[in-house]
Amino acid sequence: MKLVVFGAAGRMGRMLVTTIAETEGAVLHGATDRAGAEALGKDAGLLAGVGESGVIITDDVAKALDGADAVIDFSAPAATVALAGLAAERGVAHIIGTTGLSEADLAALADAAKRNVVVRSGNMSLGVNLLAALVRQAASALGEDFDIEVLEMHHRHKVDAPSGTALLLGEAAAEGRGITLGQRSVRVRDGHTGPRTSGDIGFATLRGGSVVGDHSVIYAGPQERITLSHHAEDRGIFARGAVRAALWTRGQAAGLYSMADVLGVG
Ligand SMILES: NC(=O)C1=CN([C@@H]2O[C@H](COP(=O)(O)OP(=O)(O)OC[C@H]3O[C@@H](n4cnc5c(N)ncnc54)[C@H](OP(=O)(O)O)[C@@H]3O)[C@@H](O)[C@H]2O)C=CC1
Ligand SMILES: O=C(O)C1=N[C@H](C(=O)O)C[C@H](O)C1
Repeated sequence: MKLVVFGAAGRMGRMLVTTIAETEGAVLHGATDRAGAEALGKDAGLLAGVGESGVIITDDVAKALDGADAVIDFSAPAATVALAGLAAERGVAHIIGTTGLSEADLAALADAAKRNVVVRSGNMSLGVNLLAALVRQAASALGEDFDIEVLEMHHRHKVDAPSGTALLLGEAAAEGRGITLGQRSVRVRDGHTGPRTSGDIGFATLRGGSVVGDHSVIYAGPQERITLSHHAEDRGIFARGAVRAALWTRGQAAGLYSMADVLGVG
C-alpha cells in the first residue's frame, strides 16, 4: 500500500514515517506539512531518523496524494477537514488521528465518508480500544450510584482538552449507561459548583512534562471505587495502529469506520 503521511514533521508524523519503514506491505509514497514549515524540502526518512527515504516533504498535498492508496493524518482540525475533501475527490482512504474536532468538523468528515473510506479514532492503540470495550461493559453493569469520572494526563505541548481518548472513553461509558454523552458530560469544574448530579460523566485534565498519554475511568460508588486505566509508553502504539488501519482499508466500501472496526474489538 502506498501511504502518504500528512503532518510528517510532527511528533506523530515522524513516528509514522518510522513505522511505515518497519512495516511489510507499507511504502512511504508522500509526506506533507504546513505551508511555510521548516521541514519542507527535507527527506522524510532522514527527518524521522530512519535513513534516506527519497520522499521529500512538500506542502503540495494534491501532488502527494497522486497515485496513493491512503493518507495518514495526525495534524490539526482545520487541516484534517480540508484534507478530507481532497482525499475523497481522489479516492485516497483517509486515516484520521487528529483530535480536538468540533461538531461541525465531524459533520464534514462524515460527509466525506459518504464517498471515501475514512477511519477516525481519538486513539489508535490496541490497548485503549480494548479498554473502551471494558469501560462500556462496566458502565452497563454498574448503576447510577457509581459516579463515572474520566481523568487524563498528557505532555505540555498538547493543545486540545479533554483528549480525544478521554472523549472516546466517555462515549463508551455513556453507551454502556444508555445515555448521550453530550447531554450528561461535565468537562470543567470551577468555583461553587454545587454537589455532583447523579448520572453525569465528569472529565478532568492534567498537562505537563513529556507524558505520552495516561487515561483512567473511575467508577466511584458507595464505599468502593473501581479504576480502569491505560498508560501509553511510546507513540509507536498509535502509529502502528494507524498503519494497520491504512492496510485494512484495502477493498473496504466507502464509510466512516473506527479502530474498533479495524481491530475487531468492542
Ligand atoms: N488518535 C491517536 O491515536 C493520536 C492522536 N494524536 C493527535 O494527533 C494530532 C497531532 O499530534 P502531534 O503529532 O503530537 O502534534 P504536532 O504538533 O507535533 O504535529 C502536527 C503536525 O501537523 C502539522 N500541521 C498543522 N497544521 C497543518 C496544516 N494546515 N497542513 C499540514 N500540516 C499541518 C504541524 O505543522 P506545524 O508544527 O508547522 O504547525 C505538525 O507538523 C493531535 O491532534 C493529537 O491529539 C496524537 C497521538 C495519538
Ligand atoms: O496529543 C497527544 O499526544 C495524544 N492525543 C490523543 C488524544 O487526544 O487522546 C491520543 C494520545 O493520548 C496522545
